[in-house]
Amino acid sequence: AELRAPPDKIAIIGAGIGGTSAAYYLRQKFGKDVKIDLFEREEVGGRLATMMVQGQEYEAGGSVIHPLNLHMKRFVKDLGLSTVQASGGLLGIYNGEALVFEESNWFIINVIKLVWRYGFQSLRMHMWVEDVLDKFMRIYRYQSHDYAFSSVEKLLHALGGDDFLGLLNRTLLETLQKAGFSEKFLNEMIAPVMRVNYGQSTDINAFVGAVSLSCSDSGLWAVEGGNKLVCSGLLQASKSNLISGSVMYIEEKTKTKHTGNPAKTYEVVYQIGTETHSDFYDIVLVATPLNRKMSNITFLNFDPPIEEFHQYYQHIVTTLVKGELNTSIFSSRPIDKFGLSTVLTTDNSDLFINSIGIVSSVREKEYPEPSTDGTYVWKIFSQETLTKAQILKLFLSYDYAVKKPWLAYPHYKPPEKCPSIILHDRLYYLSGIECAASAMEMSAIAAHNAALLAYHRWNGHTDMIDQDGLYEKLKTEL
Ligand SMILES: Cc1cc2nc3c(=O)[nH]c(=O)nc-3n(C[C@H](O)[C@H](O)[C@H](O)COP(=O)(O)OP(=O)(O)OC[C@H]3O[C@@H](n4cnc5c(N)ncnc54)[C@H](O)[C@@H]3O)c2cc1C
Ligand SMILES: CC(C)=CCC/C(C)=C/CC/C(C)=C/CSC[C@H](N)C(=O)O
Repeated sequence: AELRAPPDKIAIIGAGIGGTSAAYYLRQKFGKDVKIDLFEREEVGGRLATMMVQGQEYEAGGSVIHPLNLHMKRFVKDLGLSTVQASGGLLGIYNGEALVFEESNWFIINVIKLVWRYGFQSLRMHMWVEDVLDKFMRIYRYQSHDYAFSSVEKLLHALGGDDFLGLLNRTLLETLQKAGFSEKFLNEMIAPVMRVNYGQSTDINAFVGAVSLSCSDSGLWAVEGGNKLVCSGLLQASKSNLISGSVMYIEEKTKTKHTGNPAKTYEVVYQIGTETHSDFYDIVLVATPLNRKMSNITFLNFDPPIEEFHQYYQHIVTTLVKGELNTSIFSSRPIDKFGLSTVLTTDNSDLFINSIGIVSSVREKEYPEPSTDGTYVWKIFSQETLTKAQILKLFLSYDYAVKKPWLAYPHYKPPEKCPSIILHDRLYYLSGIECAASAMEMSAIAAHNAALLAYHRWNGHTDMIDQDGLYEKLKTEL
């Protein structure tokens, strides 16, 4: 197909994994001559960030990556980064009174324990997740053939049809109840996984529920040195220009180009310190959740107007504590026989934590060694900031505690209506994909899709957008 001259300038707002991977894919599609400006008002990495505990860095936000997250895998390979194993140790589930499940070192014992308590529900749950994941993997084939989608709903429909889209409109609870899972299994096995991963209950949509349950698969990994290294690596590899400023508003304007012809462009107005600056762009990608608390970007003079976004994001606090766990809270066993490295909790409003687990620093290849005094670094997720009294309840003693509050991921409340990807002619929104599920890979998928969409729309390749029957069409192609 014929190609138009590439755009002069593209702006991306947000240098998290979404924005930096968008820069990488836009560079691949539009070539070396387009100028790409990447705006970031805080740190490159966004929700991929580390916290320091006594000179060592630990993941504070996005920490684990699934073995089938192929974009993240590819980035790490292309950027020459290394990986570390991100899971290990034994898991227990606490209901506020006792541990209702405790993992053993022996695989066969775990199988017997699970079958004894829940029958074959654990196996059936894995099969359900695998089925969703199998369909989800189709996105990689579509994107490798350069196909793009103009909405999150169309993208999901292309992966698994109406059934798949239906996952967005039902709660995980309804979906699994309908599939015959028992209350006991849902409360003791499924709810704790939703609490540790999304800080929410089984009332979240069934798609994000399946994504969350996929974290129980083996082979989870992370980037050695910190997952945020992927963002700085992509920024560099894309040869984009980082502007450390806060975007305040975007306005559509008509400007005379160097050819003498008037053309519609976007003016991006941003602040660096107390100074206000502005610049004009042919294409703009917004790679940050659009709501007042998180990005506070106004769209001026658009016709039709761009509506305000009201997606409510879940408040979660990550606390890292280096200390000796008070295991007697969870179990009557002597401390040296406790053996668990992660405790998840059931949905019990009396509990002030969602989960607690031992973590490795971003440079440790293996499961952490205890320090000479027997203490570990523990990561705690809670809805609210922990008080000193609460930390003292959890630990017999502690050397150090540090916390980071997040507006972490959407508060899921199906039926989900996902925001548009195309906000205006050449203005694209990536973070709407989080209404389906928030994860690093989801942002990378949205970024690849937005780059392809921007490219095809720029060149008028409508045959590469929202194609029906892609799965059948590409089935036989290598
Ligand atoms: C505690 C926690 C644990 C998580 N665990 C996992 C996990 O284990 N695995 C996983 O896959 N995912 C996990 N996630 C989710 C994952 O981190 C996110 O889905 C992903 O990082 C989102 O990336 P993003 O680039 O889309 O958005 P962000 O990382 O939020 O990037 C947006 C960027 O835009 C910037 N910005 C905002 N407004 C403006 C403005 N006006 N001007 C300029 N810049 C602006 C922000 O500062 C930010 O850096 C977790 C998230 C949290 C919070
Ligand atoms: C997108 C697909 C198919 C899979 C991604 C699975 C995945 C890694 C989801 C992340 C879920 C999430 C938000 C986890 C947060 S907590 C992670 C970890 N347990 C921790 O302790 O930090």
